[in-house]
Amino acid sequence: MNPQELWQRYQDWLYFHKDLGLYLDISRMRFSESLVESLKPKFARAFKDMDALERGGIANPDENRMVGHYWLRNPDIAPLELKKQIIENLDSIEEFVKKVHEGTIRSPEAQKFTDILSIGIGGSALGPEFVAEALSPDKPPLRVHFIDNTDPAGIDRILKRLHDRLNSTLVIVISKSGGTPETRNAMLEVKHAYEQQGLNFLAHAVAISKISELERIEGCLAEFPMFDWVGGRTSEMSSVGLLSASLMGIDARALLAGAKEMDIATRVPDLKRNPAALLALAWYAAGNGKGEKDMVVLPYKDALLLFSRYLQQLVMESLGKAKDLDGNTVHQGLAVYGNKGSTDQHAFVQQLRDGLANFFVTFIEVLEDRTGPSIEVKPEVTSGDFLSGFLQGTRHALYENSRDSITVTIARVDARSVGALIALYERAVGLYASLININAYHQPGVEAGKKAAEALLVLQRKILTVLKNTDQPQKLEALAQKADAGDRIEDVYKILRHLAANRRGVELHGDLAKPGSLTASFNRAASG
Ligand SMILES: O=P(O)(O)OC[C@H]1O[C@](O)(CO)[C@@H](O)[C@@H]1O
Repeated sequence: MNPQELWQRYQDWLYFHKDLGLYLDISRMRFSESLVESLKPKFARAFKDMDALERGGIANPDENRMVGHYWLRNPDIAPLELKKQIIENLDSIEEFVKKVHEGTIRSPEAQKFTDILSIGIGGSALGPEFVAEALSPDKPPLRVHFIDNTDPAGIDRILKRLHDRLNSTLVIVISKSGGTPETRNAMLEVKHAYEQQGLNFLAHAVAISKISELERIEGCLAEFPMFDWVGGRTSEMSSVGLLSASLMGIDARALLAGAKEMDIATRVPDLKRNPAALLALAWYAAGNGKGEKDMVVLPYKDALLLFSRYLQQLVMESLGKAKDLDGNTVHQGLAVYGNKGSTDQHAFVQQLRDGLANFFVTFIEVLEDRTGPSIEVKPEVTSGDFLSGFLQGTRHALYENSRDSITVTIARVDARSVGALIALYERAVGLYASLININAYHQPGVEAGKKAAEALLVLQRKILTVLKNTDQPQKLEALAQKADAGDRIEDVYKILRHLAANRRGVELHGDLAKPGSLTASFNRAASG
């Protein structure tokens, strides 16, 4: 297309939400009118599916669950029995936050809580992390820290940082299931750190969980529910996201208001007037409805750095499915990665421009450069003009080379626009899932990795028992046999190597470059 035609296509497909100041431009995605025509029946069904979901239908058939994250920002549309719960929960979060800020709720050792340590993983971490990075004030009433893994060194790093302030740190333990090992481990490690300092962990802890299932946290400072009908990856507007955000001084009501406005906009059953439907169309067109192209998310704003990581879970855990709703094997998905512009122009954008054309870009543009004035870094040019120029330049350069892009533009990064962005993508994922006929709200695949890990830990215990009861160094094959794992010698080797590296009493003898020749023994003196 020539520049005039492109300008026309830009205007034809531009979506603008006046109150939110949000633009969506899909003009640089190469789809035809005939594709749009052919997708109309699918969109009609997607709008109907979404309507049924919002009315409380069982939108997650495998788990027999309702899907109600839209109700969190507009309790009036929730089933009557849930409306009260949502309102009361928000009120109790606000009351708790007010008391923490005033110092009415405080730790036994300090006048006020100074820090938050948020423990959770996946949907119980990514939203709060993204929102904290995007919106935390420069001087928040409480500074936030996250542990979102079972990495001992990672846990130590955070605990060292907090060492002198552990007594004024509020620990929020977040787990919908209450049984996620990483979260449980991190909680026990943090509890241990409190005990090492002679502090009562429970007097510093808040639980967001099905409490009864989260071990050893009964009797904590406060408990907030994680509703069964809110999925982890869409839980930012529940207790999961709102508690830490409010404690940090972020306007949670504005976050909810932005999401609510976006929900209204994305409820419109008309493709061209519905920004989430336009996104779903663009994704469908890019990857033939099969995710054949990856989504590269590039916010040109440092505060939005974690948006791509947040979207990675929302999109990939929702859409990456083996079966469709009719039981056919489809292996669907949509890969998401990204970081930020213009930083990435000095990193992976080279490949985007000239290399493998297996992606489309989503630029996130923010119109307001900063709140204060800007100096000129060249005559009539500011740093922000450069940033804007880099975004436009990259968009042109990619398009020239047949690389497509979407641009989402917001006026500024604030609680309202971040709420709107989250809601926009939540809905786009839901609509796209309907287009490709999959269940976006379950995650059967993640269980496989968890089960395999559990099996390895069972094997580890067996190996240790065998080794502790043998005097002679054992060949790996023999050890595997004795541990009832004759066909898992590689697993046995990996377990031994890890134990040997961590002062757990295991010693490996022989040439490390030839794992098959090694023998292993247990030396009590080498443990601990
Ligand atoms: O909140 P939970 O139950 O600890 O789960 C954390 C995350 O783990 C997953 O279940 C995947 O394992 C995600 O869907 C979820 O967000």
